[in-house]
Amino acid sequence: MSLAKTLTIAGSDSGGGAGIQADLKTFQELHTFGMSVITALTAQNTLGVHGVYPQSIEAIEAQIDAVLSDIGADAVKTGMLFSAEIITLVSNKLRQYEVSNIVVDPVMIAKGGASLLQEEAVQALKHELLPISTVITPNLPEAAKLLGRAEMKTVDEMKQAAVDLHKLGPTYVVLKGGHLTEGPAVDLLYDGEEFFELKVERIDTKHTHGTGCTFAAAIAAELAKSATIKDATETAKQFITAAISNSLVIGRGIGPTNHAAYRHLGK
Ligand SMILES: Nc1ncnc2c1ncn2[C@@H]1O[C@H](COP(=O)(O)OP(=O)(O)O)[C@@H](O)[C@H]1O
Ligand SMILES: Cc1ncc(COP(=O)(O)O)c(N)n1
Repeated sequence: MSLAKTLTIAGSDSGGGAGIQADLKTFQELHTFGMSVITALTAQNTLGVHGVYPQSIEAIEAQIDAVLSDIGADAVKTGMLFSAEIITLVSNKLRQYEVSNIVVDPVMIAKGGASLLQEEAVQALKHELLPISTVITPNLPEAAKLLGRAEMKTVDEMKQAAVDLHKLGPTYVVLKGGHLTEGPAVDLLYDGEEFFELKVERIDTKHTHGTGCTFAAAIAAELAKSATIKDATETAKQFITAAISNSLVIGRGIGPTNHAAYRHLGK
């Protein structure tokens, strides 16, 4: 039997709700073979990020070479990349191994406010990684930072931002609207010509730790299985909605989502 192969290049969340751990759980639930390259360790729980320990360039390079020179990947998802140096390495390696489905979640700040990307690394993200990505999945604060403008507040402003993000080079933009302050949770898929809205009623919960990681990992898993971008984002939206609807009351802060919930929909 063979499974589609998925690789996450991201930070480790010791609390298990975001980062590498969220990605691997999602890859598994969506019936792919998940692999990981750890860029940084975080000492993290539902109350916040208590420490960030980036890995050496040598350690990251060795992990990427080990996985891609032997096993290969049908899709790669990137999450917390932390520094410009790591972004340059990852971009060069993705080019070297001619990875075809690259999902870039431009992680910048954890929900509790801790910085997961150094300020000076934003330019490297923009100029080195976004141009080679298949799909980018910024949330509203990340989109505002990438475009150097104020955060968008309406779906119309999101559409304009998606057009401008597309000019930075990705084949597709998925702009996540989880941070909109009112109305449904709307994400926009833009393919350079048309917009597609992914819309669900906003779920009333504070337990959304790892939603962005999980959503992007689900898109990567579906692309690895050869889904179209439209089908991949629709499945990912169903996956994250089920995970948030059944989110876990674990710890004393912002709890994680439930990666096993989608399975109970009979999928
Ligand atoms: N309260 C909510 N109800 C329903 N969907 C949500 C809610 N919060 C976030 N989402 C969805 O979860 C995914 C991640 O979004 P978002 O929270 O914007 O990203 P991030 O975790 O990167 O900040 C998106 O599909 C978004 O629409
Ligand atoms: C290691 C790591 N990577 C990413 C996030 C962002 O989490 P979210 O998906 O909630 O924005 C995080 N908190 N920790």
